[in-house]
Amino acid sequence: MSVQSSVLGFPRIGANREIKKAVEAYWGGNSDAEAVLKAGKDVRVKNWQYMNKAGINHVPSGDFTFYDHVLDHIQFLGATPERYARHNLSDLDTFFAMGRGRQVGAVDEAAMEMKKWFDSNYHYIVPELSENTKFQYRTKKIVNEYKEAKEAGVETRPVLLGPISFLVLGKAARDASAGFEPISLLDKLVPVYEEILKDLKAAGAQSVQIDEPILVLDKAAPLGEQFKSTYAKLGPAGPAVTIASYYGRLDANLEYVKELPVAAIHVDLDREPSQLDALIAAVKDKKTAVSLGVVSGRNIWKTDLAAAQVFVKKAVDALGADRVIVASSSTLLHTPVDLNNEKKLKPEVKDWFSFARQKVHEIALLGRASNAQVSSEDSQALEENKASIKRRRDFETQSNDAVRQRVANITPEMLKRKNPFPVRREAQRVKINLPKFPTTSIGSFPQTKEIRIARQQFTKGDINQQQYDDFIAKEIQEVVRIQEEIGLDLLVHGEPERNDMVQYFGEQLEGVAFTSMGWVQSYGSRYVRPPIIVSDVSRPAPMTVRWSKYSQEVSSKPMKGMLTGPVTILAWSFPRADVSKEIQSKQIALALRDEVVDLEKAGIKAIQVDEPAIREGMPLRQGDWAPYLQWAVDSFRLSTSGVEDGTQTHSHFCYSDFNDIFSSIKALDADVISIEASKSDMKLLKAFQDNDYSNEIGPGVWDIHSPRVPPLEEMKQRITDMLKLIPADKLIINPDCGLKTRHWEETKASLLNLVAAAKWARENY
Ligand code: MET
Ligand SMILES: [Zn+2]
Repeated sequence: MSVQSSVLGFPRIGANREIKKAVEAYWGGNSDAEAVLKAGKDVRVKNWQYMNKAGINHVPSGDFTFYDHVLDHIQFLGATPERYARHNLSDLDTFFAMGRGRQVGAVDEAAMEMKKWFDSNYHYIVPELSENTKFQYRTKKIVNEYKEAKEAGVETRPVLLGPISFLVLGKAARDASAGFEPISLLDKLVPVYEEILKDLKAAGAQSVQIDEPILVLDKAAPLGEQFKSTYAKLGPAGPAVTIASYYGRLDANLEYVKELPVAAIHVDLDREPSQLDALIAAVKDKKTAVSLGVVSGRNIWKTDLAAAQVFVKKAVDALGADRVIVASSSTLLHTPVDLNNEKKLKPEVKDWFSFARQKVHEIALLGRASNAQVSSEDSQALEENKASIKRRRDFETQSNDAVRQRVANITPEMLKRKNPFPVRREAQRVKINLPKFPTTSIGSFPQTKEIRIARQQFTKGDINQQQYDDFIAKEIQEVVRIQEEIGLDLLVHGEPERNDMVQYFGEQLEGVAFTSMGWVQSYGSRYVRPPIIVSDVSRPAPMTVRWSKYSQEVSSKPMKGMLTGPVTILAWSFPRADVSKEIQSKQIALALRDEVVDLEKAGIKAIQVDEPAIREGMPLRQGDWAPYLQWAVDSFRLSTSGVEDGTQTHSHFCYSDFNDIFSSIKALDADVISIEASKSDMKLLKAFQDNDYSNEIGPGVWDIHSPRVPPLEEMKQRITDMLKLIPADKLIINPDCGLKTRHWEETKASLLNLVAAAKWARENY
């Protein structure tokens, strides 16, 4: 035996977004189930054959999904909630009903809850579990895909999300009794996994990959007994088990992981290279193999193969070649499919990158190189890699000195407004003069079909800059007029010119690269193209001033300028690897600081800097939170503190639970914050009170994620509840988030109710 190579998972969207096209056609009634299933098979077979041909020893199967892999597990483990199961739909339709809701005929079910997957921008569907959950080996997805690959000529290693992670990532269903913990279902769940493993073995599978990503969380520390008892059964049940952790470090959990009767342990050496030594020491006297995640599944940088070889060699020297596997650090699902699809990137920039298909070759090559089986082609590839890495390193030394200097010269004064909030508040009262319970929105208004068409025409060159600008101007005028008619107090321009709240800024910043086909799945059929930070970031020219100024010119009401914050721009981009995230965030913050000041100069009196990603960017281990929160808060303050007292700064938060970082939200010292709240209970508001929050707050009174129009009475009730915890002179009335995904009809109706509710509050409080 020799060093083996493996890929933990591959993007399932297709090189040309085939799966998005297939499922959306099906959802729209424009194709049938057969076409969807065929599209899935085509993508799977292509992926398997690609990896197989590249020489990967352990090619993954079962990781494919039409929506989300956790949702697949919910279904094939028999954990489909009754409210979906009872409609007797086909498996495919039940699956989509859970993922995205279903309103067809008599069926009217909302989607299941979606959550951010670890520290990524991928979202998974949260399993709903209770004492009544009856697991069963419901569908044969895993073994069927194994057999399908075999028929296509590829021996694969099936991938399963492990039972402990599945449960820990789940939540108590509504019918669960108080205090129910999903992990209490473990004994009921493990037998289903045993069945699956036996089935796989019967089908001929030699090995299986069981992902237990929760092993990198603090939460896993007390679960040693559960891991032991579970893997005592799963280890010998069928094919040889590789237990995989990723996105972080095992730390003390290694103590029990090393004792598990599994064939191999996978660790992420891209994120946490330091854990290699501990891992080697832990398994040295055993037979367990190590799977080394040296090729990043989370970024797009070309792997430094010589550096990776050092890790591999260390493990081979200590354990022997037959106990070492070279692998992707995690699944490659967070990376775009194929760099060769990029036709517009400058060659010298393209040279730095490696997407999923390129990473496959890196892994295979590393495997061969570790076995001294290099062909002349291979040694050429290794040399070429070395040269490319050197070119990148040389480029990295060409820093933008002005930007570097500016970051180095950040003073404590730059992180502070001129005066404390009470003083600013008086100045803002004079300058902006908003009524009590001021009403506002979060920024975007419906992105209509007309807007999308105009943008497309402009990108294609069918309309020129002037025509496009005229279109945007007209759109802004209209949005402003509607807000005035509805009676909102603090207006916005509606963001029609923005394709995406991060991409729009990235495209205007220096030091940021863009792909044309670099799609990455965010959730279901929603894919994003993250910007790539390639060098020091700066702002060559104002980015938003023109349209903000224009919108203020066409209204007598105050207009709120709208920016995406530094932490969020960074979190939703691929960061560079040679400079800390702190530095990158501060560079972006300085660019935004200039923008904020320019907006003020242009006559904008209120400026919102959105930070919806501040929570998800948190390190996975609580012990690492403090430094992150420090630079995140500093970055935000840096971007917003350049203005005069009378300019009102806003920020906005959504998508997450902010209770545990509330003191950091407070430390941002924004004059006004708006926060997603209408779905959550009053726990969040309690946090405002407990933390003695002193600035102004707008907890959302309208859940904008659904087309439903909240009735006036409901909004009044929300306001009444909020006023029990928030002083009347601090409360702002706004929706949960931006309205870009909504239609005009429900937008107008809901905003009318929102304005009426504020009026009612003014009369009653
Ligand atoms: C995900 S937060 C969105 C904030 C942005 N200003 C918008 O209204 O769309
Ligand atoms: Zn939001």
